[in-house]
Formats: sequence, C-alpha cells, structure tokens
Amino acid sequence: MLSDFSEKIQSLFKKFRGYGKLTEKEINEICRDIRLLFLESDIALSATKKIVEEIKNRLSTLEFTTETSPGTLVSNIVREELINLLGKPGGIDFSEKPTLVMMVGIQGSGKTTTSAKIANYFATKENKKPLLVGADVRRPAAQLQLEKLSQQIKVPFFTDKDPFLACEGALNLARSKGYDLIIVDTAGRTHVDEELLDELKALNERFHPKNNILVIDSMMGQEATKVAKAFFETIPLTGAILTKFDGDARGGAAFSLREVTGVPLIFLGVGEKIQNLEKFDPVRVVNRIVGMGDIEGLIEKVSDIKIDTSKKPPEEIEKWNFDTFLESMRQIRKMGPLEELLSMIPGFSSIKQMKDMIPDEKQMKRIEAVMLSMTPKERKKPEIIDASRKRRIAKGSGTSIQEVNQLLKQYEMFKKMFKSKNLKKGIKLPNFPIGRI
Ligand SMILES: Nc1nc2c(ncn2[C@@H]2O[C@H](COP(=O)(O)OP(=O)(O)OP(=O)(O)O)[C@@H](O)[C@H]2O)c(=O)[nH]1
Repeated sequence: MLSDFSEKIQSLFKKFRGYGKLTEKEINEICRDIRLLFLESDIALSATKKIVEEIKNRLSTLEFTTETSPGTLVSNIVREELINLLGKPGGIDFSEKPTLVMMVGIQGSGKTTTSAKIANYFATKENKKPLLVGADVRRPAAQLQLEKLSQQIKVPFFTDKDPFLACEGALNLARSKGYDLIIVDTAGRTHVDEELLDELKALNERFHPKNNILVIDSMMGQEATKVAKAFFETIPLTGAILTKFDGDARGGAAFSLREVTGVPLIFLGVGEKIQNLEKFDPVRVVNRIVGMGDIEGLIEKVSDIKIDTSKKPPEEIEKWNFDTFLESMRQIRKMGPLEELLSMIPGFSSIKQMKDMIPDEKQMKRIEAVMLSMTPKERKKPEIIDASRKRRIAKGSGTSIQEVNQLLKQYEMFKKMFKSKNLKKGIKLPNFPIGRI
C-alpha cells in the first residue's frame, strides 16, 4: 500500500530531523521537497498546491518550544496536512429503510466485487440485512459474477430484464422482507460514455437513491479525478470507494480525489478477497504511510480470522513438521500480504534490514508450493527426503533442487536449535518458516 510514497515521505522525515533551525531557506526547501514528492506521485496539481500552501503557512507562523525539535514539528505538520488532504470519511445514509446504494463506475474498476464486499461488510459487522441487485443486464457475465458472490456470502440476489425493473422489484422485495440496504451493481463501460451516463441519470431521477457511490481504481492515479468529475456532473455522488489500494504505490488517486471533486472516501478495497475491504480512516492510512503503524487495523485483521482450532500447532515445538508450517503459513496469509501486516507495526517500515528479511507474496507462494509438492509422509518425516524425492518435489513445485535444499536446511536448523535448547540462551530464531528461499 502506497509503498513508494511511504518510502519517500519517510526519507524526507529523516532529512527534516536534521534541521537545527527553521529559517526561510529551510521552509522553502521543505515545500520544494513536498511539491516534488507529490508531483512524482501523480497527485493532482491543485492538491499539491493546496498542501504546500498549508504547510508553508503553518511553518511560517510556527512557535518553537524547547521540548520539540524543529524536525519533529515539521513532520507533525506534514502528517496532519496529509490527513486533511485525504479528507474526513463519508458513510452510507441509512435514513430510509430500505436505503438504496447505487454503485457506479467504469468497467473493471472493481464495482461488482466491491458491491459484494459492502454487502458482506454490513451483514457481518453491522448486523444489517442487505440485498444485492444485478442491474448490468447487458453483460450476463457480470450478473453471474454477482450472483456467485452473493451465494458465497449468503446474501440474497435479485435481478430483472432491465435495470429499472430490477430496482423496482428489489425495492418491493426489500420492503416486504425487511431488508436494510439494496446494493445495485449498475452497468459499467470501458470508458465513460454518454449511454452509460444517460442510464444512470434516468435511474437517479426515477429512484432518488440516498447513496450514489463511485467505485474507482486507485491505480488510475490522478486520472481517476476526470472519471469522478464525469460521474459527478451527471448524478450527485455521495461517496467513493478506492479499489486496488493494495497495489497502488503512489497514491495519486487517494490524495487528489477529495480536493478535486469534494467526494468523500468511504471504503478502501485492499485485495481481491471479499474480506479485503477497509473502512476509510485518513489517520490510519497516513500513520501507516509515515511509519507509525496501525495497531488498531492489525487487531481488526487478527480478530477477523477464524482460526480452525483443530489445526492448532502442537504445543511441543519438537513435534512440529512441514504440516505445521504449512498450516501456520496459511493462517498468516489469510490476513493479507506479510509486508502489509508488518507495516502496521509502528516503526517496522523504517527498519530496512527487517523488510529485506521478509519474503514477498511470490516467494511465499514458492515456499508453499515446495511444501505442497511433498507427500503427506514427507511433510511429517522430512528426513526421508532423499535426492530423487528432492528432484520430484522441485519439479512438482516448479522450483529448483537448491530451493528445496534451502527449505530443508532451514527446517533442520530450526529443529536443531530447539533440541539444543539454545533458544533459552538468547539465540535468534531463524527466519523460518517465513524466510527467503
Ligand atoms: N487487488 C485487488 N483487486 C481487486 C480489488 N477490487 C477488485 N479487484 C479485482 O479487479 C478485477 C475487476 O473487478 P470486477 O468487480 O469484476 O470489476 P467491475 O468494475 O465490476 O467490472 P465489470 O464487471 O467488468 O464491469 C477483478 O479481478 C477483481 O478481483 C481490490 O481492492 N484489490
């Protein structure tokens, strides 16, 4: 999440810490650095100008105290202004029952997946009764995708032969069954076109939804603001959801959207899975970016995971084998990419050596593939893995014999260490089972 931006802002904070005083020269330098960072991050010019101006004004009138160093004061101001730029979060208006939530956006933005994510969020976290409606009647595949997702999350699905009939029917059904919210997945096109906008306008005039939510791909960078403007000129948008935030390194859309369009963010899509939806919280996003972590988010993630207690690892570490490691790895991966999780721990992202020790998703998959290519017997008793078995495992997992050897070596080290009870004498754990291979 915003890895490039995060790295750059943290190195700027390091630079600011070196300032002994803040004269006009330093203030100009800070503003120049921030401007450059924003422009390199594909953030809209108006948003860049706004934050630089705010920072400059605050720094020019700053009162120094002896307790806080100039560098810390500057970093605090920049952090606060990043939070202000992201803007206060929006929400879903539940003042009507059922409330209509119209999901709009261009094709591929993640609209269908996000409709299901929201339904799941409100059903599981807020005890609401959602109804999912497929209104993209021209694309049977989109209807099918939403229907499948609705079955997966056990939320009812409704559709009809045109979007107006679908909404009408859904409203009647919701009123009779007491549903709280109707989430309508409207049609998307490859780009914003007149036909799409006309249909939305007509739906809006007919049903006056309390919620018109724009789903937008954060990877679009500041281009996202153009799409948002086109929708905003057609219907009154009440909020936006940025999808694929997990893959966005620069933050161009996130930091531009509010300033350019005024539309508040409500949720962030942070992965392909249904659970990968976060309520937008600017403080938590910024704290993560600047390396202050997000303990609250980490606790939420851990408590969301349903641990299968029948698969709990044995208490005695001597009994651990590759089955144990495979299972723990799966439990950890359910929470999302490892680096993402660790970035939620305050200070972690600033320790470069620690980051280098952590395998990325691709490496995790390779380690998992090696373990999965072992037979159940091999996983229980890895000592039986001889040269020909290693060849078979490497071939089956699409890795190399060296990689299989490396994993087995790390396993051996792990076992030896516990046998010799060296751990009690303060010896560091090897980076297994999450080490690089
Ligand atoms: N990494 C990541 N992928 C996402 C996220 N949200 C959606 N996707 C993926 O983006 C792709 C497009 O998502 P859809 O929900 O089909 O997009 P859509 O806007 O409904 O597109 P159409 O149905 O074609 O109109 C799918 O592969 C999703 O799994 C997210 O937050 N993170």
